[in-house]
Amino acid sequence: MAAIQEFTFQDVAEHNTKKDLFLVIHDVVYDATKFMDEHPGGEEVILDVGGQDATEAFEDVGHSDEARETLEQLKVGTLKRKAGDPKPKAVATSGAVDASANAGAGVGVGLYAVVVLGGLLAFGAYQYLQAQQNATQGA
Ligand code: HEM
Repeated sequence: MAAIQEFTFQDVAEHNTKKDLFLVIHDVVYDATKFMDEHPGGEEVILDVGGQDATEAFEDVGHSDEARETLEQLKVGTLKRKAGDPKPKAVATSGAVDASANAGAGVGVGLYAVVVLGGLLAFGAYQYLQAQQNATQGA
């Protein structure tokens, strides 16, 4: 196995054939050429994501810890993102996986905005109802 090195998306994309296949999962680059034949899920699905970011496909299946250990052995390097490259693939929330590494700040901020807005709305509605009640009671 080659020493751990950095690959750009372009580098990885060049390895997309059955004889030479890299894929990216969680920004780590794996050489799946030899493993393809042994893959319990079939070689077709690996070929499909050859040279690409396979994070979503891999996590959607809910691969076992054993599968993750296999992955570790196929590691050849890490992904070096450049401006204009595709964004890291978000992991579907349905998967029983550790999504913390991938939880984008955008999602967090959006969520906070919704919570804060919801709170403000509820507070406003409460104030309004109180005022209405006071008015009808002539207080
Ligand atoms: C190099 C990366 C991959 C490794 C090391 C790997 C490893 C494995 C292993 C060990 C299993 C057996 C079940 C388990 O232990 O979870 C499995 C099953 C499976 N894999 Fe992967 N896998 C890889 C990539 C993918 C990708 C990209 C897909 C795309 C959809 C995929 C789809 C599946 C499916 C559908 C099964 C279930 C097969 C069945 O139960 O009949 N795998 N994989």
